Amino acid sequence: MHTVELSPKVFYQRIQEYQEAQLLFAGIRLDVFSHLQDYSSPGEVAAHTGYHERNLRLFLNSLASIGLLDMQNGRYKNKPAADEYLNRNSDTYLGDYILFRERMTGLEHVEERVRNGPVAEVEQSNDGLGVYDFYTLAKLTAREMYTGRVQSFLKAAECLLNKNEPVKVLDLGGGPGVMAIELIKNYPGAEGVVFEHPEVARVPEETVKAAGLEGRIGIVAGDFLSDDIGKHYDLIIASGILDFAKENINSMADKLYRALKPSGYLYLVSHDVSEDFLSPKESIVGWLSGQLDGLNVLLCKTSIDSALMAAGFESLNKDRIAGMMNNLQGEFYVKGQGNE
Ligand SMILES: C[S@@+](CC[C@H](N)C(=O)[O-])C[C@H]1O[C@@H](n2cnc3c(N)ncnc32)[C@H](O)[C@@H]1O
Repeated sequence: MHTVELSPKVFYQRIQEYQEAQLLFAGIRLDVFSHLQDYSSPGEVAAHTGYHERNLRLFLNSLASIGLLDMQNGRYKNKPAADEYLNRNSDTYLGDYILFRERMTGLEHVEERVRNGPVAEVEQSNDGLGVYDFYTLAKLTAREMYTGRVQSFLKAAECLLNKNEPVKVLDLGGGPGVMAIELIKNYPGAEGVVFEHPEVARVPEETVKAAGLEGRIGIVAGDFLSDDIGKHYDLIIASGILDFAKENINSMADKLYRALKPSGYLYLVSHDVSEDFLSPKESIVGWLSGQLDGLNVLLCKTSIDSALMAAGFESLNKDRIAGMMNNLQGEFYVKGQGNE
């Protein structure tokens, strides 16, 4: 008989993870988490939702078995993370964002694309907005950004910017513009610009208006690759956007450099992709659908770094934001004096 040295368990584990993800999506769509803030029986939840009690019991039990719910005496309650992010009554509800993100990065076309190649129009235009619904993404990230991204950015910014001085900030491809909004709220003399694609700019217009900051934050609609992005900024936020510069990364880095004041800061959030394009797997898998569609997107971290260095940026001495680096998703660069 064949000697078994490798276990096939790893493949069964993938099936399990896939099915657990299906349960999570079903739980969000059925909105069961909004009914399980306190311990409730399947009968009570069925009375509120109209769902089939027997099958709801089986479903809730499976959610408890995968760690999303707690179960005591046949009654179910959200575990803390489920209560925080999957319960519609929570300020940090992310259910719609999670479902959108799954659709945006979904791989239902992977086999067809591998067999037949990219979509001709996408390959030709290489326009991210032709593939991704950045309008909806911007609407949904207005809330998602408050689940850690903005907080860590603000804490680090505190080490660099003086609250008593005027600060001019640009949130480039800022989506809902939440980073600029929160920074400007915290810095009395600050003002800024959220630059977004014309198809998306309506979103930051709404968020800036809702924050009552129309007098201090302007919205500029345009294409950051070809249009003027303004100048004399003290800080440019470039979060999740430089991958869209792709072959224009060098000219984009120059553009950022020129738009900053001397010693101004660039806050960069990239996908941190390794030179061999194998990690992080979340970025490799997450952008695969768009790439298979024909989009030329995703740059490795070293090519972004070299473009920034060539433009004249210096990586910020980490001591200046001591203690912040562990939680910070992005990193700061400072405009050197060299290339003026
Ligand atoms: C991945 S999202 C990041 C949004 C936001 N900065 C964040 O951190 O969540 C990329 C953003 O860049 C914008 N974008 C992409 N290409 C653009 C271009 N050529 N000109 C202007 N905006 C662009 C998109 O509309 C989208 O909002």
